[in-house]
Amino acid sequence: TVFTCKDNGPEQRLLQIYLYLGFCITSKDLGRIEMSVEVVVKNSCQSIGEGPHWDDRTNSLLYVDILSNDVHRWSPDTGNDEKIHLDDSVGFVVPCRKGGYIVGLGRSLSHVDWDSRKITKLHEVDKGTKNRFNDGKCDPRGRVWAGTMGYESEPANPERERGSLFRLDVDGSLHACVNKINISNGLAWTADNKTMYYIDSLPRKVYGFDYDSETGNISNQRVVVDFGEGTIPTLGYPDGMCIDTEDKIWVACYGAAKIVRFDPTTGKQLKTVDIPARRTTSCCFGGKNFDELYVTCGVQGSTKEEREKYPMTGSVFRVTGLGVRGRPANVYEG
Ligand SMILES: O=C(O)[C@H](O)[C@@H](O)[C@H](O)[C@H](O)CO
Ligand SMILES: [Zn+2]
Repeated sequence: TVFTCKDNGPEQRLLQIYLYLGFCITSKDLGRIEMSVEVVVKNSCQSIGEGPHWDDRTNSLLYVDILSNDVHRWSPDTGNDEKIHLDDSVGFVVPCRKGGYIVGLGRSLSHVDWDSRKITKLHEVDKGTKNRFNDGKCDPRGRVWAGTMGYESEPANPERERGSLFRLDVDGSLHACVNKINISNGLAWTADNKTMYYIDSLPRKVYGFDYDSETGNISNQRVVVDFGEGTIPTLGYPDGMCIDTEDKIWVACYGAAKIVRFDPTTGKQLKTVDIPARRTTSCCFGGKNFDELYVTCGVQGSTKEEREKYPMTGSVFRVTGLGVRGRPANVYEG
């Protein structure tokens, strides 16, 4: 029996609890409750919507519009989408436990205070290059992992192998961990804190590393998901990603208008969610139960025809009814 609910409202919640208790069904059946994709912030990004982070302390969604130099904060309670405009590209934003945010600002890692807009530069990397920070996220021990990329004349066409993946420790020290990166993108860690997944978009692969949560050291790089050469039209480029409580990864397929759930232990595709925007860039779980998937997308490089076909390009989407959930996102503990 497939249960269809119009929206993600209280009746669906009630139904889910009722079904769970009344019919002892498994979470897999819950996943058969009809999935829905909706726009929550319409056309808010003019360049590259990216880096969604659900801030459960304020019940709001943070995300960036990279080349517009904007950081956004959307509240489902008020519907307001506030933004602050900075003086350089913003690759990612993560909250600090002590207050404020860490941003990848051009080639710097900086702290920003939302209300005063005060910027404190912590580190500058790749000096003398036209690189910029791209995606970044906090690991289970509150370190910031963030990567750079070479100058990009058009999306998915940067100067090759100019980027690196950096780790900002809670003591404030910065460490280069992986180099010769093309487009540093998605990051995720397994529930047992033993594995880190990481995407460099151009080789079109998701890599796995052994991850030592005590030291932050990574080793044993291997390919866990390969988008392959021939499937560019169907899967595009792996971009941002998140991980659910079953340790399956959800990868934004840039250029392919979809988010795909993979089992990183087998490399197999498990589920596809079509998004009405070609350049899906990243995704994160959020909402009060972390069972909503928020999806960002890019506009940069789109043609007039593309924008006519996908008029919601540049919006933020919410997917519900997936039958799985994520874990609260980590914040910087330094
Ligand atoms: O969104 C990003 O990660 C980059 O900033 C884009 O410009 C990429 O080129 C594109 O998304 C393909 O990965
Ligand atoms: Zn990205």
